[in-house]
Amino acid sequence: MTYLAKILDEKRNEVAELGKQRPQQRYEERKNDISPCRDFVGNLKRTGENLRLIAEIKKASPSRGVIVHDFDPVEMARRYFGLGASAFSVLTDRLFFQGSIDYLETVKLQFNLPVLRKDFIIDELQIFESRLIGADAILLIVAALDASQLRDYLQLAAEIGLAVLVEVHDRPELDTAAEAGAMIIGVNNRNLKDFSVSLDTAIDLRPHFPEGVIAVAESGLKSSDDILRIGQASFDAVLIGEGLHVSPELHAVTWQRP
Ligand SMILES: O=C(O)c1ccccc1NCC(=O)[C@H](O)[C@H](O)COP(=O)(O)O
Repeated sequence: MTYLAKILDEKRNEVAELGKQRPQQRYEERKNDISPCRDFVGNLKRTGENLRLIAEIKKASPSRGVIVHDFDPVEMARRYFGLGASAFSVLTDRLFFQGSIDYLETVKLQFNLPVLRKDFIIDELQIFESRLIGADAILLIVAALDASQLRDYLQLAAEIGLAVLVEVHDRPELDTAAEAGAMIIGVNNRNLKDFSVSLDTAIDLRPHFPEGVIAVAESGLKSSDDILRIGQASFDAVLIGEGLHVSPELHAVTWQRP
């Protein structure tokens, strides 16, 4: 069983619990009072030499265990805001990443940047919940969904105002994302079977992106040379978690600010 399959198994239990909280009904009752989402798409489009930064608020991960022992999401977000981030990615999965919905809500309140909910979405109930907790964008992982779910969830997200980062690992997944009409596609450089990381995954796929789609490189970026390679490959943005915490080199990179 792959690690992704293990996570998705647990998500099915969580979705069963979530159903009892009736997120769709709560959304319908409150939809006229909820603020519009911040512009995730607009903040990611690269218009100059420098890349856009999606800074991930990440405490722990399956591949690394606990990364940040004195974790304070607001302090972390403050540092990344100061570096010039264009958006935050906040992990909300509790079991595998020690994330929390509370972290997302707090970061959204304290900083005027769009926030991506980083979780494993396998059901529309999680999409309604994402809108209710203040996410401006969600992640949809092609490897976790079938093609019709991907299309339906993209449509639902658009209907309720959420942007979507569609994550792929290889050429067939990229084609699935493109056919489903994804506007933002992220290549995850981390192989979710053995956790190995290679920037070549993103660089090799970039020429196959459809015209006009916002291109994001995710995972494993640790040095200024990594950023240079991704920038030269014409990505719009990078999504970085661990590297921002452990690598001072990344603090000297100039990002395109929103
Ligand atoms: O990070 C992991 O170990 C991981 C394991 C299994 C599924 C997903 C995983 N990561 C999710 C992510 O997408 C990363 O947190 C994100 O791309 C940032 O990665 P990094 O910059 O390498 O911390």
